[in-house]
Parts: sequence; structure tokens; C-alpha cells
Amino acid sequence: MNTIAETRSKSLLYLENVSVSFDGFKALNSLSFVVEPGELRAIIGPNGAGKTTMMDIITGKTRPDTGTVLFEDTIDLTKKDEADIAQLGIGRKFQKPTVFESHTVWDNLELALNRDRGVFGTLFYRLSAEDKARIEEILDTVRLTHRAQEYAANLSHGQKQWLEIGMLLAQEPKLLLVDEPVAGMTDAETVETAILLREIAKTRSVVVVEHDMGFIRDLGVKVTCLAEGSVLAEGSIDFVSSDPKVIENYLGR
Ligand SMILES: Nc1ncnc2c1ncn2[C@@H]1O[C@H](COP(=O)(O)OP(=O)(O)OP(=O)(O)O)[C@@H](O)[C@H]1O
Repeated sequence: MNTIAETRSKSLLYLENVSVSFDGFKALNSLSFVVEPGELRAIIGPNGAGKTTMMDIITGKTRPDTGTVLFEDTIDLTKKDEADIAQLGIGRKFQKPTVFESHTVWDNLELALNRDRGVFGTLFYRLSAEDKARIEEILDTVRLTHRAQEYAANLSHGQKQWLEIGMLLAQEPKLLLVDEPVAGMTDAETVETAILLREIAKTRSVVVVEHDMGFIRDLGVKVTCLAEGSVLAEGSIDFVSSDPKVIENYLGR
């Protein structure tokens, strides 16, 4: 088995001994966590385990008190601000969808594609054949081709989540962080979301935080269980869900 130091040379994201306290309370406690290129990873754990705080550290919203946070082996994320980190290729999907409701699905994706062009660039911008093809590809990935001309307001909750994932894909992130995507979704949408995230992870790494264990099982990937700010168990869903510590701290509650 590789030590965490050996794993570092091929990691996309590398956290080692990361700690952060809020008013003396250790939200992360010597957390170590590695994501490889092209990996889809699931994160589980009880409320207050530090899942959101970990995402905040990766995206530069929160600074760790101690520890190492590296992207692509050499980039020290603790020295970068949120905008720089987004620019480096780390996209984050928060729990609540934030699409432009009064715009069509297509226009939402076009806006997302244009985000980096600035006001001047956007004013004189004509949709290139390449951009059009990219939007069509994203629509297909997020299962919204048939709703492209629909106002986002008219989408179901699940479809809004998919649209927002599509908007993040327009930015071509190398790492996509997704927070509780299936909360509030129908069963069918939940099943489809697992398939969709597995497809997305063929071209980039994805870290998904979820409480829905059926969904986690459908993902069929390595699972990390956090508790009290550090890793409690890591491995297949069967391995993690039969760990007595995971049952005591999370599943059995
Ligand atoms: N900015 C902050 N200021 C003070 N305390 C914070 C802050 N951010 C997080 N915490 C605390 O740190 C702990 C870890 O919270 P965090 O939100 O990371 O857990 P979580 O695993 O995401 O939980 P949930 O499943 O409920 O979203 C909690 O006790 C929380 O109250």
C-alpha cells in the first residue's frame, strides 16, 4: 500500500494534516485526503463532520491553520484566493441550485461559457460553431437537450441541479466539487444523477458529498467517511459501511 507521501506525485488534489479551528472548535483535525486525476470520490459523514469546511479549504473560502493543500502536485492552494482557484480549474456546486430562472436552459449555458470573456468580449461575441457544439454536448451530458429552449424556471428541481452542473462543465474544471446533489430529487432523478456523475468523471475528477446511501452505492466508487474533522474510514462502500466506527458515528444514528 502506498504511503500518503508516495501518492502525492500523481495526485490532482492533495491534503495532508489539515486543521482549522473556529473559536477553539476543531472543524478539521489533521485531515489527509487525496484525489487522483479522473477519480470520482464520494464523501459521507455526520452533520458537523467537516465536509463543507473541507470544500471551503479547497476552494479558498477558508484558510487552514496548519497543513498542506496542493493542486496538481505543486500548486499551494492556501496561497491562492477563491477567484484564482476557480481559474485553476476547481468548480464547486453548492447544494441549492443557482441558475438564471428567467433565461432559457441554452442561454444559461451560453452565459456560463462566456463568463471569462468580460463585458467587452461578450458585447462583440458571436457564438462560434465550436461553442455551439460544446453547448450541445453539455446539454446531452446533463440530460437537457429536449429542454434547451425552456425557461430554467420551468425545470424540475433535479433538472435545475443538472443545469447548474452543466454550467460548471462549461468552465472545463479539472476538479468538480458537488455538495448534496440529490437532496430533494425524485428517485428517478437520483438514479440518473449517479449515471451522469460517472460519465462526467470520465473527463475530470469529481468529489461528491452526499447523505443518500442508495445514491452512494449506485456511484460504486471509493468512499471517504469523515467524522470530527478527520477520516474515519476509506474504501469501498461495503468496506466503509461495515466499519464499526462508521456505524457508531454515522450509519447507526
Ligand atoms: N465559519 C464558521 N464559523 C464557526 N464555526 C464553523 C464555521 N464553519 C463551520 N463551522 C463548524 O465546524 C463544524 C464542521 O462543519 P461543516 O459544515 O464543515 O460540517 P459538515 O460535515 O459539512 O456538516 P453537514 O452535513 O451538516 O453539512 C460544525 O460544528 C460547524 O458549526
